[in-house]
Amino acid sequence: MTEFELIYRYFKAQDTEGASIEHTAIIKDLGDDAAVVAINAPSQWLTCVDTLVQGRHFSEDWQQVSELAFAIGYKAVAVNVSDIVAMGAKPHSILLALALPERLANETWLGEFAKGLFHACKQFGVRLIGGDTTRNDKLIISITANGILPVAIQPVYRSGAKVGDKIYVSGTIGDASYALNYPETEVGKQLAHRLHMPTPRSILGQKLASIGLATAMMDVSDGLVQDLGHLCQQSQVAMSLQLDQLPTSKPLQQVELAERLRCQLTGGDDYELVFTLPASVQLSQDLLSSVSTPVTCIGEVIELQQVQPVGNTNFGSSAIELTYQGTAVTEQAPYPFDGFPNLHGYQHFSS
Ligand SMILES: Nc1ncnc2c1ncn2[C@@H]1O[C@H](COP(=O)(O)OP(=O)(O)OP(=O)(O)O)[C@@H](O)[C@H]1O
Ligand SMILES: Cc1ncc(C[n+]2csc(CCOP(=O)(O)O)c2C)c(N)n1
Ligand SMILES: [Mg+2]
Repeated sequence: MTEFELIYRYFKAQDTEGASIEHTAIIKDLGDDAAVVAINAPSQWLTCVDTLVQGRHFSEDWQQVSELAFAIGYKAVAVNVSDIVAMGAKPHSILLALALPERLANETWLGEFAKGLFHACKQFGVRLIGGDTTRNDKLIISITANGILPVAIQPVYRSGAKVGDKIYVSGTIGDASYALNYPETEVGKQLAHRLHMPTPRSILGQKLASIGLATAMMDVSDGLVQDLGHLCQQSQVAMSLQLDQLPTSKPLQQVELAERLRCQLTGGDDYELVFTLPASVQLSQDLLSSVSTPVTCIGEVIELQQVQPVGNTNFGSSAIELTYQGTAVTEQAPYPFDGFPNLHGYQHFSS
């Protein structure tokens, strides 16, 4: 199979079923030097890119890479959709840059990968409009995602959290991390789908932006505390998190408390949304009509003791106070931990 046969065979023919009205703006997709999208002036165009690397974002092991072809295609789309909806926008289209090992350039692997990719595209209403294919020793998938938002709706940034706001998280957290760390356990197996095929909270993110009440929002990719640290830094606030309120899936409830909390606080890979709302807002079923994802209040925004410099990489843990059943979790009294936990989340580089 040549490079061009590969592109046309696996990525050119997209199911048009489920294409949205906004997709009519795609004038040219795969096949030319660039995709062409008509700009509808009263809309805002959002764009982001995320890369998945073999051995870093999914297993190094070729057997696993083969078995997980569908899930890898799905997850590559899902993590990008997650960033778009974390701004409150509607996902529109993606570009796929693929560095493909020769051993995967075959019908079995590419067929499954493309199936997973297009399954996610259909589920989240995005069209593949272009990309790039190269050969490499390891599999690297880089996806650029685009989203749209009417000008009348404000994107929800990380920078708007205010003292007194309540902090909410969608779904449950810690599942993906547990599945990654304990894949052979019964609980790990029950949670494997949360690691391999995360669900971006598309409807919730868009709804929160459209009702215009969320003061800040982001998705949890690197770990709750580290990611909330970014939100604190950009909003110049601190946060108090109630550990007994963290939403926990049925399988994860079986895990020993301290280990479970470590996964929930630092694990990452959850792709849940965290957001802040003024305390006066009651998150009623009415307000979140059409949203099936549960949301849970996990704490509140408090005053920052001292202004933090932008480059302070330890900001995350220092701006976030933990309480358990009303009592502060500290170095001196770390219960329910034996010792105060390391709250760093996932980092590609750390010194
Ligand atoms: N190499 C780079 N060049 C330019 N901007 C970058 C680069 N790497 C990251 N950024 C920008 O820095 C910000 C934080 O990037 P990061 O990858 O941590 O995003 P995230 O949403 O927090 O995490 P995730 O990648 O898991 O979605 C984003 O606005 C991103 O566009
Ligand atoms: C084999 C393997 N090792 C580790 C992890 C965990 N992991 C990798 S990257 C990342 C943060 C998000 O990435 P980024 O910040 O690059 O978007 C996390 C939590 C995994 N999923 N698979
Ligand atoms: Mg993000």
